[in-house]
Amino acid sequence: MPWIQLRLSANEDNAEKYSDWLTACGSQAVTFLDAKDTPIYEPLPGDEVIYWSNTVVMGLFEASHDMDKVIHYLQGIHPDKEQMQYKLEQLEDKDWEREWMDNFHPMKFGQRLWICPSWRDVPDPDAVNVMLDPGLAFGTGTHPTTALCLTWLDGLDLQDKTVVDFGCGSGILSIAALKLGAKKVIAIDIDPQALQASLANAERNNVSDRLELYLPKDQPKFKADVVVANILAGPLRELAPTIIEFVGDKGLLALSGVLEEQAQTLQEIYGQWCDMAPISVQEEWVRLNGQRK
Ligand SMILES: C[S@@+](CC[C@H](N)C(=O)[O-])C[C@H]1O[C@@H](n2cnc3c(N)ncnc32)[C@H](O)[C@@H]1O
Repeated sequence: MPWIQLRLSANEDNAEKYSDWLTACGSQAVTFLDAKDTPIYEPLPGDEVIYWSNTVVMGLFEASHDMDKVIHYLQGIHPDKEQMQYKLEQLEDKDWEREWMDNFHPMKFGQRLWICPSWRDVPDPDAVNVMLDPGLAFGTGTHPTTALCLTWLDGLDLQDKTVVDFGCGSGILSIAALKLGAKKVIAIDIDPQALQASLANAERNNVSDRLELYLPKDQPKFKADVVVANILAGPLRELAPTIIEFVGDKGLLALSGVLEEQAQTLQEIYGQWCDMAPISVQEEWVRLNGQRK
């Protein structure tokens, strides 16, 4: 499948923020090209030459993504619209495939949980280890929105609980829940590649017999003890009645993918059905938690 890569000129101070913007615009993966490593952008054959004085943040989008809308949005929030240096280019899978692999290392979340790239050794064999290869799907644990959910799951007693993972991506949260003791997880994603990656990761972790995967159009009616949804604020708002239908009586809910300034509105929406707890913050991102009334 062809992809579109957007390169955005940044510096050490704003690169993380630009990365979050690209994620918020629907980028499937964001990587950095450090000016210290590559001081001048290497043009592709036939490209006009653009010299990057600093870090470049690169977002990967599906070829069908509306890039005019993305550029318009970025220019709207960029501190100096005229100075925003960017470049769009079409890529084939092979051009970026596995580019991030070298930078993905085992990471610990909470007290017990490790996310380990499937091609590396586990640092602690006695811990709860999720062996992961996200492929093209979102979810390695490196993003704060995922990290907030992993830490939350680690802090729960999931023994024999049922879980719904809405927007499962690589399956990282589903598999973490299963390895932490959940008896069954229902995972839903609009992206068929995410469902494929989730299944492959579940098999890699020997938990596929307890994982059910669905596209939204096929999702079953189900009441879970725990529901986690790491999608962006827009879908969380629009899909609130759907997501809440999955939360059983006194069930627990975590919503992630939300920027701090978006939290209040979502607290009010989900507060109709849940007792909402104070938000948890990591960088600019927050996790909302509630318990079904
Ligand atoms: C930010 S990623 C989260 C992936 C993973 N759960 C994690 O925590 O890292 C959001 C995922 O939600 C999916 N998604 C977006 N909108 C959706 C919708 N309306 N219904 C179901 N899944 C959706 C995307 O395809 C993507 O895989």
